Order: sequence, then structure tokens, then C-alpha cells
Amino acid sequence: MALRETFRQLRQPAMRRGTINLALASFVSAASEGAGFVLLVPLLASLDATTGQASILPTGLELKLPVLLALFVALVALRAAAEVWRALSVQDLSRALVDSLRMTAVQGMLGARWRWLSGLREGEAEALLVSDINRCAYAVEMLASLVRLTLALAALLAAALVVSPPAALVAAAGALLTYLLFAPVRRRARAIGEDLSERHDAIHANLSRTMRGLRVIKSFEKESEHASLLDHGFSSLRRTERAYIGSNALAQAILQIGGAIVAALAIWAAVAKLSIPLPTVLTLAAIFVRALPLVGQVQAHAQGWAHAAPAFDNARRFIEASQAHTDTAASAPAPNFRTVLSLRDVGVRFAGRESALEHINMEIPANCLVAICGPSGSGKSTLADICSGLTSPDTGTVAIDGTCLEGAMLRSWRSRTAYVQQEPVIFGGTIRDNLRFADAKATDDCMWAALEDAHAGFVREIPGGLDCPVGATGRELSGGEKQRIALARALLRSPDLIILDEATSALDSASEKAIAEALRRMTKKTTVIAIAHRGILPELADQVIRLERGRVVAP
Ligand SMILES: Nc1ncnc2c1ncn2[C@@H]1O[C@H](COP(=O)(O)OP(=O)(O)OP(=O)(O)O)[C@@H](O)[C@H]1O
Repeated sequence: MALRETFRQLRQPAMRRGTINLALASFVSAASEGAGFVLLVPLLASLDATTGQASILPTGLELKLPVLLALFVALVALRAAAEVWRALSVQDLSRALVDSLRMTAVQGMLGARWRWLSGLREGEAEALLVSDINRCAYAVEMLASLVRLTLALAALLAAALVVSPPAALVAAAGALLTYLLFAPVRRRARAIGEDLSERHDAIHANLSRTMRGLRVIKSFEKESEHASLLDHGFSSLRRTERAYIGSNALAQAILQIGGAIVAALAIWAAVAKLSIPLPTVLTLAAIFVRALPLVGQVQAHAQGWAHAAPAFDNARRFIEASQAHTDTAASAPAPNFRTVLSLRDVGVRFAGRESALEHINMEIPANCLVAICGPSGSGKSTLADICSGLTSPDTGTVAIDGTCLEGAMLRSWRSRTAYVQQEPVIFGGTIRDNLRFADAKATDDCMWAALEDAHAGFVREIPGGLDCPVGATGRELSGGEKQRIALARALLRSPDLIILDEATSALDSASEKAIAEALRRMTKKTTVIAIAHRGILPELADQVIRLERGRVVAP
């Protein structure tokens, strides 16, 4: 599977040139090495003309020692140049393949439907995009080396066939037997490779969970428990890697011994049974000495490939799954939201779970402030996702002013809504960059107006104002400051519908009240759905919807 997938990737137009370069360089390198060995027989024979060795060169092509030596040097130089070309081609090809795979996975992920994205396991995408795809590069390097080594062995075998066919056949049979005997070791390496993928996934998930929970871990004084949890993951990874290295080293050791026995038998047969002249025997010995480590390397690289190849299957599975859940690409105009957003018998059920929403019937009048309340897990966020067009219901319909929202319309409706979540996302860059995320052409005046409405006047006081770097690369903002900037960003979009998912939970009551009043005023231009357990927003709301176990109940 992985081999087919790799070749499919390498056949892509962007990769074709690199693949051809690599194949040519490997061929030139192997052929020049084989030809160099063939030249050894006349070279050795010309050093000792008394051997009576028959020339292996075509009749009439008797070459003098200086010419033979010059040819020999030229072949070595050609091989060295081909090796440089090959090394660069492998690097170019593996990088190109990794970049292309990673971009396909990223595009698949960004283009996927929210329902699929929200069901991804913690750290799953990061593990794939970082470690698995890097392992794909390693797999390609292993495969390229396997091709080179196999070609080199084939060239040596061809040279041995030219020099002495019977001895070459004995050696080839020995090499084939060795390869077949090692099939179980290759299978084991593959199994260890699959295991390694799972361990990498688990470590990524644990790391990202730990990073997000650092504050809780510290305040609960659970540092050492978390350190041992991570250490457990690292040590099990270490054990798996050790098992892999161990099986590799063992295979190498056995191969070295087996190869030496095969070579000794072939030379013994050449001398004792076939009475082959000395220059030929010496050339055969040189070929075997060169071939012996190559056989070991073929085995090691085949194991390396088997160990890394499962990453290709992981990448393919992820890409196929994301593409199977592609969001609608087209965008058909959604109706204008002038009167009412209505939900009729809406139901949502996540795979393997109880219904998140059931038989939801409700109407959200335009230019109103609507609060959605309910206990945790009652379906509030799912309902917000349905209203914002982020996901579509499994049953029932969502309509704007009587027109059902479906298919390509969902996308354009989504672009007319703004969503502010409880844990706001602040991107790297400046505050201005974060605000322009909503509207690339927003003027400073518009940004300040949105910041004022979001009660984020504090931006005027911080050094640099709108140009203050924030997020991962700049000033660390408090939870409440982030919420206010995220709210200003949503307001800048001038949406038809704003959804606040506990978006004021980190604010003090004075700020929350000011924002609630600003939102109330904004209902002249827009509609606001606020998910809020308590606080001023439900008090100021025109309508309160209460959910329990995925159903609307009396407030
Ligand atoms: N992507 C998902 N995959 C599987 N189940 C999900 C997914 N998203 C939500 N659920 C489940 O659907 C139910 C409703 O979840 P939802 O997040 O809508 O509740 P909520 O009322 O917003 O909860 P909270 O107040 O805790 O945020 C829960 O049982 C939740 O576990």
C-alpha cells in the first residue's frame, strides 16, 4: 500500500523531473562502478603478462596499462560526480514530496467541514503534519537508497557475470536466499514502524494537553505527575526505537556472517573446482568484498523503509478523510436576514453519541438580542454552529426569512456572521493585524470604533496602540483583554448575526455591562445570539431560549 502510494506521489508532475534525475544518477553511479570492476581483469592481467589470462575485452581492443589506468580513474570520477548528483536529487525530491504532502494535508484540513474538524483527536493533525510527514521524507530517502543499492548490486553482479558466470551465479543465489530468509525481520520492522506512529500520536496529544493545561497543572501542583506521564510516553517511544535499532543491528550481524560464507564458497569454487585464473579470482574477490556490505545495506534500508512507510498510509488516510468531508466550495448568495431566522425540527447527532440536539423549533427575530442558556453539554454551542451555518443539521431545516439554508448558501451565510468564542484566538502580529483579519481594508477610525464598542479602550494606553505586537510573538494579553479584542474583530465584520459563545465570561461585571449595552444598541443594525449561563446578557435579552439535553425547554 505504502509503496503504491509513494510511487503515486512520485509520479506527480511536480515530482517527475526529480524522480528522473534520481533514477539517472543512480544508474550512472552503479554502471560506472560495475564497469570499473570489469576493467580490473585486463588491468591485473597486464601487470602480469605470464598468467595467460584471456582478454575479456572485444578482440582487437588490446589496451595498454596507461590507457586502462586512465579509464579506471575516469570511471571513478564519473561515479563520484553521479553520487553528488544523486545526493542532491534525493534531497530535492524528498523535500518536494514532503512539502506537497504537507500542503495537501493542510489544504484538506482547512477545506474540511467543521463537523469533521471538531471530531479530530487532540494532537492528531499536529502529529500528522509534523512527525508523520517528516517520516515520509525519511521513507523516500530509504527507498532512493534501496534503488541505488539494488542497482549497484545488479551492476556488480553483471561485472561478475562478465568475469566468471558460474561464480557469479553461486553468489547471486546466495544473495537471493539471504534476502528471502530475512522477510520476517522486515515484517517485524514494519510492525515496529506502525507502533512508533501510534506512540508519536500519543506524545503529541499529551504534549499539547500539557501545554494548554500548564496553569491548572501548576495550581494543582501536579508538575511531577505530568512530568512522569510525559516521561512514560518518551520512554515507551525510546523502547520502541530501541527494538527497531536492535532488530536492525541483529540483521546486519547475521548478514555479514552469511555474506562472508557465500563469498568464501564462491571463491573456493572458483579456485578449487573451476580452475579460474588468478586475475579473475582477484577481481571476483574485489567484487565480493564490495558487494558484501551492500547486501547488508540493502537489508538495513529495506528495514528503514518498512519502518517509515506506515507514515505514508497515515498521511493518505488523513488526506482522504479530509477530502471526503470537503466543505462546499461554491458560494451561492444567502437570503438577506431581515425578519426571522427559523429552525424547524432540527436534530444533530455526532457519530457514536446521543443526539446533541433534538426537535429544535425556534424563531430568532432579526435585530434582537437572544440569549441561549442551559447546563453544560445541553447543546448550546452546537445550536450556535447551526445558526451560523458552520454546520448543517442532520434532520430538519434552518431558514432565513423563509428560505432554507442549504448547500452552497451555507458558505455565504457564514461569511455574514461573526463568532466569538469563550477562549478567544489572538493570532501573532499586532492588534491591527488581528483586527484586519476581519476586514483587510478597515481604517483606523473603524478599528477604534469597534474597539470602543467592545470596551477595549485599553489599547490606547498600551505602548504602540494598534501596532502593539501580541499573541505568541508579543505582549501577553489577559483573558478579558483577548475577549474584548476578539469581540472588536467580530464587530468590524459588520455581520448580520453575531454569536457570542460565553464571550464575556472573563470580564469584570462593569465591562460586561458596558459591552452588553453596546450589543443592545447594535441590534439596530444586527442580530445578536449570546450563549451565557448568567450575567447581564440574559437580563437584557429580548428572548431567552433554554436548552436541556438537546431540547428547548421553558426558560
Ligand atoms: N465534535 C463533536 N464530536 C462528538 N460529540 C460532540 C462534538 N461536539 C459536541 N459534542 C457533544 O454534543 C453535546 C452538546 O455539546 P455542546 O458543545 O453543544 O454543549 P454546550 O451546551 O455548548 O456545552 P458547554 O456549555 O459545556 O460548552 C455534548 O454531549 C458533546 O459532548
